[in-house]
Amino acid sequence: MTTTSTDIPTTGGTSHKELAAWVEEVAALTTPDSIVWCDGSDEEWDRLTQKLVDAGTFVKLDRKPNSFWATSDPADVARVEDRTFICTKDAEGAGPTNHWMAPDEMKGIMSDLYRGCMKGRTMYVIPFVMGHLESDTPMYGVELTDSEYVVCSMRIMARIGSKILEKMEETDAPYVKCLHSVGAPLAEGQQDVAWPCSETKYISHFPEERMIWSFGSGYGGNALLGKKCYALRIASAMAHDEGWLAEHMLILKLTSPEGKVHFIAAAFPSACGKTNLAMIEPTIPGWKAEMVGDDIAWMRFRNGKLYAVNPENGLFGVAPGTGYPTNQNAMHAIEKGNSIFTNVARTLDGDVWWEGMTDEAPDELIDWRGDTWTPESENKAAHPNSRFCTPITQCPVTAPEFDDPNGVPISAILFGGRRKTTIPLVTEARDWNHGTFIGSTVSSETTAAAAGAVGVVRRDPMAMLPFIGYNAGDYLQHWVNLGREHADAMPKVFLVNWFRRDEDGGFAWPGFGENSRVLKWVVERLEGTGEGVETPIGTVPAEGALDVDGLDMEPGQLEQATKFDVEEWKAEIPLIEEWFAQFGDKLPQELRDELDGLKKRLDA
Ligand SMILES: Nc1nc2c(ncn2[C@@H]2O[C@H](COP(=O)(O)OP(=O)(O)OP(=O)(O)O)[C@@H](O)[C@H]2O)c(=O)[nH]1
Ligand SMILES: O=C([O-])CC(=O)C(=O)O
Ligand SMILES: [Mn+2]
Repeated sequence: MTTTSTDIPTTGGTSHKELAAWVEEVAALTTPDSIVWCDGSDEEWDRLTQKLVDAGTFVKLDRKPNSFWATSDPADVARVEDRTFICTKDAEGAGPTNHWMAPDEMKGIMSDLYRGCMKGRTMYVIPFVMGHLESDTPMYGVELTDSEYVVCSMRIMARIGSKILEKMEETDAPYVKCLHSVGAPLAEGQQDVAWPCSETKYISHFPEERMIWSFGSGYGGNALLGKKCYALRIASAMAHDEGWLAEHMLILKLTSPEGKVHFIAAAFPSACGKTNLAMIEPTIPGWKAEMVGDDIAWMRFRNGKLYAVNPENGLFGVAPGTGYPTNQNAMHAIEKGNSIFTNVARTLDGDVWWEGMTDEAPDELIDWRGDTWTPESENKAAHPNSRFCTPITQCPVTAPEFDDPNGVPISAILFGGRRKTTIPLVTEARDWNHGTFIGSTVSSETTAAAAGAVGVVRRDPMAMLPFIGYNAGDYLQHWVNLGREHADAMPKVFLVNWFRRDEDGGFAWPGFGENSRVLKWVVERLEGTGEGVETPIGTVPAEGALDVDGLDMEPGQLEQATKFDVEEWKAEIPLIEEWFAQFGDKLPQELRDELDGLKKRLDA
């Protein structure tokens, strides 16, 4: 144990001078009782998980090895988009889709909040890298946090610890500064609560400085700053400056019965099926699917192709709806343990349960609020945004390429959302600009992944609406420009919708493993063998081109899932126009032209 010039007892330290100075500066402001530099070791995990058990934050699960159950404050259960800010010098930098505040003003407000906010707590220094340490461009970050829950979760979600710090020290490497506090200082002798947080929340990004300040929440994307804050909001701004893409996409490896391999990326909004598709168990014979990533793709050009890496090291998956029939691979991953479960229900014998895990609920549970729950209870046992946090390498279908620092060449991009109507099962874009148009107009019914109303249709460009760290008009232009500069490298683009409803309100398409039938058609289109018909919105599978062998569907269901309806699409046009209007001069001319083209084709 050493002490810094701030006289705070400290375990560990660094020769990286700029980092040492930043840590001291934050400690002087937040006044923690002690500072711990995280080494990422098993010993550290054991010590911190035990501390969380002692504090009542974690309950150790008897039925899952090395795994823990946590329930959050009921007011801290999801990303808080209305408290999320992009702090660029001028408002135009944040654009029409983000909340903006001037950097100095935000720093003033938050410095006041941070002053003394870690009193009674330990400040942890977490050196981490997003993507691989052996990458040509290692993408470092350091998170300072006063939450042991965050340290343990970051250890699963990212590559953290001494090895990272040593590599950073070699070159005094630049890194993204990630400051996090739950915002709940403890007075002398004050008893802590199981889930400390604050009513006041700010999730602030300073893209020009590559910096993140988060205050008041301990949950998910609000607090595990490597994920949405860095790997999407800050990285998207970096990618814009440097000519690459940071996207909200899963990465899937598909092997056909002939042994041909294709890598596919897919962008769906939060809680719209990325993790499930990434772990798909194909129902059609001979096809193999493996996961490279389930949430985020960083894509760079090399050798004339677009290569994608998954910057993460863990899964932060939506629990409800995950079960052996729908996603056995996720179930096998969590069986291996080493996981944190948040806001799911706990069984009396020390296991976890959530809606959709089994057809029949156990007779008695402890629900996510900590209350006794029975099948007669009116409330859900698990919160709709409850999550499992699990090492990605535990998933039986993680592809060996997950470990390739340079990633995998992408040959198709899928966009999708949750739409009861209008959007057919699968449509192929005409070309890159049309694909960008399709991405820019993705629409989806809102989910429990973010605080606020659920089930409201909103536009969610490239499934990035809450994650674009700069002006969304510039972001769309970036997509168009890359297509122009790297025309031959660009993947084919498709639009999918697993969520269309039938007349009875049920899902028209069975989804999950059956989505492999759509993937098969996509691959056939890549290889030039799949048959399609042109429609005003793009190419859809020709009659009989979608493999539905052995698929047990009610009469009319397939037609309902796949149909293109001119009238439904005409009704979309004013919504797209309204959506585009906010971008003003920033709307790329190419997308204006695409909209005009679509209108003409619909009217023809
Ligand atoms: N009907 C239907 N539901 C699906 C399908 N795929 C996923 N779901 C359900 O949609 C919900 C969210 O799925 P996930 O795969 O966790 O979504 P995600 O995009 O990874 O969500 P985030 O991790 O929040 O970004 C779960 O309840 C799934 O069971 C599908 O093909 N059909
Ligand atoms: O960031 C989170 O809290 C969880 C997540 O993956 C999402 O909302 O897309
Ligand atoms: Mn997911």
